[in-house]
Amino acid sequence: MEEKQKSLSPPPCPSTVTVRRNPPRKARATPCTTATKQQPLSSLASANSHGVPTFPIDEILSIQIPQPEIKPSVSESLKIFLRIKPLKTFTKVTATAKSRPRNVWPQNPSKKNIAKENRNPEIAKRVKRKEEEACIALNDSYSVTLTPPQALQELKRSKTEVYEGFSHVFPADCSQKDVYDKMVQPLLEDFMKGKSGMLAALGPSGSGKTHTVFGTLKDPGIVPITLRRIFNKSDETSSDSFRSFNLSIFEICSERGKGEKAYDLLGGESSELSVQQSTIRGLKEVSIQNLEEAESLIGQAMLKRATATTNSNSQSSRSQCIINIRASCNGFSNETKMPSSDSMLTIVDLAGAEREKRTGNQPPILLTMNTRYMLAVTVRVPEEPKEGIAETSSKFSGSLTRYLRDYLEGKKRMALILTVKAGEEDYLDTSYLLRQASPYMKIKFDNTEEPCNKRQLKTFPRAEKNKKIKLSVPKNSQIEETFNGERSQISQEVYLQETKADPTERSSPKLEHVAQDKNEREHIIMRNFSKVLWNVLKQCNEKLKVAEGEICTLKDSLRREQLKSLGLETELISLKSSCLVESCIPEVEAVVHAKEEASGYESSKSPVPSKNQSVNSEENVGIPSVTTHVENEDTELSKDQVKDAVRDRCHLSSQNDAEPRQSVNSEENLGIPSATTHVETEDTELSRDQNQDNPTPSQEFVEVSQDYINSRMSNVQTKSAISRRCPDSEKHERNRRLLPASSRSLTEEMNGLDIKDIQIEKPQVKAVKTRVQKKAESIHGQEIEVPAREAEPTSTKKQRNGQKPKRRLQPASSVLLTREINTLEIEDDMAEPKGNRGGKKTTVSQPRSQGSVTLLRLLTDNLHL
Ligand SMILES: Nc1ncnc2c1ncn2[C@@H]1O[C@H](COP(=O)(O)OP(=O)(O)OP(=O)(O)O)[C@@H](O)[C@H]1O
Repeated sequence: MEEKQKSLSPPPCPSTVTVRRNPPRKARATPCTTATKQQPLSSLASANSHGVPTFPIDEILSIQIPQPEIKPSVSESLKIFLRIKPLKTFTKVTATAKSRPRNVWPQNPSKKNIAKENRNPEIAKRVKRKEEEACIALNDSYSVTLTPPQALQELKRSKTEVYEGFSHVFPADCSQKDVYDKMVQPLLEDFMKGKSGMLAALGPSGSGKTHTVFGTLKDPGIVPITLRRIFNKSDETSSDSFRSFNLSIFEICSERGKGEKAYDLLGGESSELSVQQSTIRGLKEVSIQNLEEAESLIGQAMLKRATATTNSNSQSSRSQCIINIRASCNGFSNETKMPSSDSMLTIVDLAGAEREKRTGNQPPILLTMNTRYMLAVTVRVPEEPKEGIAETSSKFSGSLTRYLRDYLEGKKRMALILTVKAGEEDYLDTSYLLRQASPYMKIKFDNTEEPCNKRQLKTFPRAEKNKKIKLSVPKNSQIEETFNGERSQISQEVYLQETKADPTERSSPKLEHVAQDKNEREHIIMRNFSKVLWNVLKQCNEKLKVAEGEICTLKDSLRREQLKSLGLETELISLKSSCLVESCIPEVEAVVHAKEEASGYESSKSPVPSKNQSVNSEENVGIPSVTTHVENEDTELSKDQVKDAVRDRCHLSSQNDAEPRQSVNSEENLGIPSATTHVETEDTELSRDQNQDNPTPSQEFVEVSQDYINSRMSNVQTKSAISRRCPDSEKHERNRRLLPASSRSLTEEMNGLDIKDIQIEKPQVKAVKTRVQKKAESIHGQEIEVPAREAEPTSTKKQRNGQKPKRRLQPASSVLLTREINTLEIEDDMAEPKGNRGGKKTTVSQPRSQGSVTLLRLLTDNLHL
């Protein structure tokens, strides 16, 4: 015992305690446990042996942690039931269809189709096959398995889904009584105790909501059974006789663009109601005393209810029907011994919460939304009450949700029953509804890689064909064909996605045919790609051809432009040359006139007037002279005019002796360095000096000079033009060529003259003259043209100063002049036979005057020619 006591006593506290830093938190004992609990002996022994406290695992395990109260995730005020509608045709149904009792509300005409199905064995086979292809299967009383059709399974977009967590699942073969017992009975009991409750049926169109709520006469639904139980109960228990019941039925219709409207189904014709939150103004409540009255009222309301024919239901409810059974207590409750309050049992038959395209009609969107709200809101309220209310407050936009707000917020007891159809073709609707309710239920998704939702399924092009499919039996063949078509198409589409997403599955034997399809598709793709490439190459080739054509065109245009430029250059050159020639024409004119004057002076022995020269020189400045035009046109008339002009000028010069004018014009002619002109001018001076005695020019000399001009004109013009562009050294030789022999001899005479004495002051002219004289001296023989040319400024200078040049008639020059005259005469005589260029005309039309003849004789005699 002592040993035991020692072992149980706490160990002595060690003097030094080693505390590990950062020990595992789990290993640390909580202070309360260490204080209250005692360590086991084994641990103490080990601790004593090693000096280190052992991990108090036993202590920890012995701790009794207070378990928190597990609140039910699902409020007891909300229960979700699921009822599976049986597949369309049963043999039993066929037997009962004929004897099916008519209930108080309109019968569904689909029974006719059912009868037809039963009479037609082929249709019956198809229907049986449909039975085998149910999409939903009952696992147990709380869960179901939803299996997608084979086509959707191949899509991998939907897999088998297991939905569990239902309060109860009613199989297809369940009865209305089963539904009532499991679902309504608890609510009714509470109702009879004074607790309000609500029951609503949700589901796609034709899934059995109305059937569940109202049923038939033979197979009554929730409402008839409830009413029956209520009145039976009240009959059985006389204690509740103080209660009174009232019945009110109304519907909420929703139309596009018109909002929601509420109608009293027990009222008169104009029984529109106004829904204000949870109260409805104007709703008529009818007191019911017995079951018959109640059923009669319900039948009356159902006849007023808005229905329509859809693809799913020939009498589809297009409104939310709300049945209110209100129990009023007139005394105290026996159970609570408290004053009883009114209770309300609300049963709601919602409109179809199906897809629009399935029904083919324009379903009331708000009704569908109400269904969604009813599920979504009720799920969130129990978990997050405050936030849920705030969150869902915005969702109570519909009249029904506002009216049922207390139920949806979990303040009152509510039960929902989801009705679904079991057919394969109803998979989408069923899945849609179950997913709407999935936040509430414990739903375990099995092998679902990608959630299947409505939007994804809508993406398939063929899925919309269900819109026009009627679920009547004669249409089943069409449904199957359409379904198979969809399946094949979708499988192809999905296979492509599968192969892209998961190429490892290519080796799967199931997909061998798909692999072939893939190869074919790749082949098609490559073929199309090659076609596209070919087309692109064709286009490129065409563009290249066009570009080459443009290049050729540009080359041609370039060649043309080059030719044009060449032509223009040639024209420019010719124009330049012509301009030069034109500029030389005045010089030629001067030569001509000088020659004429020289001849005139010599023949008439009078000073040759410089008027002619002066006139031409004047025009040389920039004004085209008449003579120039004459020479350019080269016509007979112009020649005559020239002759006349020469004669006139000679005549005028003989009369006026206009030397001042000559001086001016000669000065202007300085800008035109025409050697010939100057030479001739000097020659004219000389001849003037020599012929002072004979002022009147002889006709013969005039003619001779004219012929000479004509004969020398062309050469002079061209060479004068060239001489302008040539340096002075070249001009000498040209002048040499231009001058006739007589001019040369005359020039030689001029060399002998004392021109220097006559030279006037102008230094520029002097310099030029000096230069020219030097050049002339360097020239051998007969090259005397340049000095003669340089003599021009001399005469000009003399005229400018108003001084008459000194005239000295040298004997040698006279001889030369006579020779020149003889030469001219000979030339004149020789020119007469030709007669083209004025000579003939001149000789014929203008015979020599007497004076000229006399002058010739005298010259001939005196000079001994
Ligand atoms: N469980 C069931 N057993 C036998 N027949 C059923 C069952 N459920 C529905 N039916 C039949 O299916 C047809 C359509 O049912 P019901 O009119 O109740 O569908 P619904 O969901 O109300 O359609 P809607 O929303 O368009 O009004 C009815 O003829 C009904 O008798």
